[in-house]
Amino acid sequence: MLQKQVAILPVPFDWGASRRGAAGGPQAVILAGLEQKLQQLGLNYSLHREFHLQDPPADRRSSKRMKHWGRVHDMSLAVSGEIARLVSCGYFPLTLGGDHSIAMGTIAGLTEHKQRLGVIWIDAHADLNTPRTSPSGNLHGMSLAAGLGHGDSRFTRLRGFSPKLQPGRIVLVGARQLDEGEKQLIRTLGVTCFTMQDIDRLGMARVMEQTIRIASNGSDGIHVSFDIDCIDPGEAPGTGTPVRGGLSYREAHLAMEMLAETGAVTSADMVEVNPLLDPSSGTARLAVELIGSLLGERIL
Ligand SMILES: NC(=[NH2+])NCCC[C@H](N)C(=O)O
Ligand SMILES: [Mn+2]
Ligand SMILES: [Mn+2]
Repeated sequence: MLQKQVAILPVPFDWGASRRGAAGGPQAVILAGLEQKLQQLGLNYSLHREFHLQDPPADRRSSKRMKHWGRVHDMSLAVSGEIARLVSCGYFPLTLGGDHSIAMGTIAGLTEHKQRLGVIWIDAHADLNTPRTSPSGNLHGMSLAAGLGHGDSRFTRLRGFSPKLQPGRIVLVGARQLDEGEKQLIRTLGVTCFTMQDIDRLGMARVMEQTIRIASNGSDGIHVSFDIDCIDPGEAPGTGTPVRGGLSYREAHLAMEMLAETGAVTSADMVEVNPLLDPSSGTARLAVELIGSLLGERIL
C-alpha cells in the first residue's frame, strides 16, 4: 500500500496539441470520481486546486515547427516548479493533464530530485519527435525526447540541466504509431519499446515484468506517464489522437496492477483525456479506474 500522501495536480492545458479540449481533462477526471476512488482506497491525498496556470498563458510566441512554444514553455516552468516542491515535501505527485506536453514539466520537476528516474511511457505514440522530425509541430509529440535531451534547448534545458533521463531506464509500452524520426531515435538511443505487436506476442504480463525490471534497474524512483490513447479507441474514444489496435480494458488494468505491486512507483501523469470528445464521460471514468489500480486497488 502506498505510504506517501498523493498530491493531485490538475494542469488544464492543451496548447501542446492541435485539438483543443484536453484542458478540460483534470476537471472531467475529478468529476468522474477521482477523490471518491482515493477515499475508498483509504489513501491520504490533497487536491492542489490553488495551483494556477496563467489563463491564457502570457507568452504567445509560436512557430511552425513548435506550435505555441511560448505557452508550453510558461506551463512547463510552472509545472516543474510545483512538482519539484511536491517531491521535496515527500508527496507522490499525480498530475492530471492536459495534453502530454505537461510531462515536460513533470519530468523536469521530478528529476531535479531524482537523477536516476525510471520512466514508463504508456502511449500509442512515442512522443520522441524533435522540432526537426515532427510532422505536426505539436509539442505533446516531443515531451519524452525533451527529457532525454533531444529538441529545442528551451525545453531540454528546463530548470537548467540536460539530459534529465537516461535511455536505459526508459520503457515505452503500447506504441503503434511512430514517426520516422522517432523510430531512429529509439534505435540510436537504445530506448526499450514494447509495441502492440510485442504485447500480442508475449502477453501483457511478460511485457510488464520486463518493463518493470528495466525501469527500476538502479533507479531512484519510477514515473508512470499514462496517455489514455494507449487504450483501444473502442474503449477510450475521448482523446485527441486516437489510434486503432490499442490495449484492451484488462491489459491496461493488468499493467497498472502490476506496477502497484512493485511498490516502486513514485509519481504518475494521466493525460490526454478530452471531455469534448467524451460526451458520456466513459473515458474519464476509465481514467479514474486505472488510477485506482495504479494506486493499489485489487480485485481480491
Ligand atoms: N501525446 C500525444 N498524443 N502525442 C501524439 C503525437 C502524434 C505525432 N507523433 C506528432 O508528433 O504529432
Ligand atoms: Mn503521448
Ligand atoms: Mn498518445
